[in-house]
Amino acid sequence: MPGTTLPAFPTDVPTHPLLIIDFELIKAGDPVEIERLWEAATTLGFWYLKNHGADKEVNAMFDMGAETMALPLEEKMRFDIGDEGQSCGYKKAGASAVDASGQPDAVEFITISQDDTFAFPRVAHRTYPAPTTAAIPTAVTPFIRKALDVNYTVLRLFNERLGLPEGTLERLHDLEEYSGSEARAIRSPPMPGNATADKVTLASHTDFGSLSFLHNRLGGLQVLPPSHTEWSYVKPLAGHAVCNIGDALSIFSAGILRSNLHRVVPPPGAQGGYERFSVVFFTRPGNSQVLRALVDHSPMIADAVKNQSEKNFETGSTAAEWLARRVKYQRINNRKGPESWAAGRGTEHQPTAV
Ligand SMILES: O=C(O)CCC(=O)C(=O)O
Ligand SMILES: [Fe+2]
Repeated sequence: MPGTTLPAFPTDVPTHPLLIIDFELIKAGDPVEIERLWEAATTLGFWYLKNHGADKEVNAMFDMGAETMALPLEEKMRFDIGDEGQSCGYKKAGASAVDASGQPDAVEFITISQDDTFAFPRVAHRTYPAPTTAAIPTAVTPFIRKALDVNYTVLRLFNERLGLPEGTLERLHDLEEYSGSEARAIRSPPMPGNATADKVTLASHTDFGSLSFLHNRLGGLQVLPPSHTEWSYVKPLAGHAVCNIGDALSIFSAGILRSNLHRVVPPPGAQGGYERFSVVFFTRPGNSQVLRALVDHSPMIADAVKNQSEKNFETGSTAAEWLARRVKYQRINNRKGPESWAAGRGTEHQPTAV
């Protein structure tokens, strides 16, 4: 929305403070900053990231999202993700449930596979609407390159802190292997007036992969911090990414790295009168990698498994299967009853969390 001044995030709603991590310091190997990142990753699993150097690329992704979403629905639906668990392509608002009762969501997505951007102009998995395809070389690939710099820097640090042999996490996320890694733009329509935090626009979930690099301009993202019963907003900070850990990295580390529940509700206060866009990149493991705690490679992870005997860190599922299952059973078209919702859940599965 070039030229539009958005209202400020209100001061009278509950927010959760995230640690602000400085990517410049992380890259320089600053031990204090690395310790703060580890603290954020092992307590909430969410942090702000400043000095990530991706502002220009992020803005271009917001523009790509706005241009693509402005197409007629019929045109966008030619690139629909379908009901079989594919994640890349177009997802219309209302196609997924936000809870076990099958209430529909209110967000539309355009999701571009990392593999398609690397292969471009060849097609690795699928084609996209014209404004998205046109933006692959100019916006999507440059954004992904920046996101990879951030995410692989973080993966290498976690590898070291978890006591894993050098290169273990990088091999599980080998860029030579096809994966569910993808860039996405998300839109929800203005929801003024009666917009309340009770209307969930994007279901409560943990992320499906390893690391997410998210950019918000308006509020609406909420987290349910550990041992809290109330959701809190994550206030958007200009120029700061919101980074978080997903299920795959949490399972690899036997829960040492936290994959925390979050959801999206209409932007609070006067912000509710505006359409909401967000931009995100998800790093996910290579498709064939099995999601299980890396007990054979790290005494720290082996101990974490021993100390949580009630938990199962052997999913028996590859990263590709985990992603497809989670996408598929959220779809309203696949819904048979509350058990469909349960079938799509991840590490967060707690029947009371909505
Ligand atoms: O739009 C947002 O702020 C959050 C999106 C999100 O959680 C996701 O796409 O996984
Ligand atoms: Fe998410």
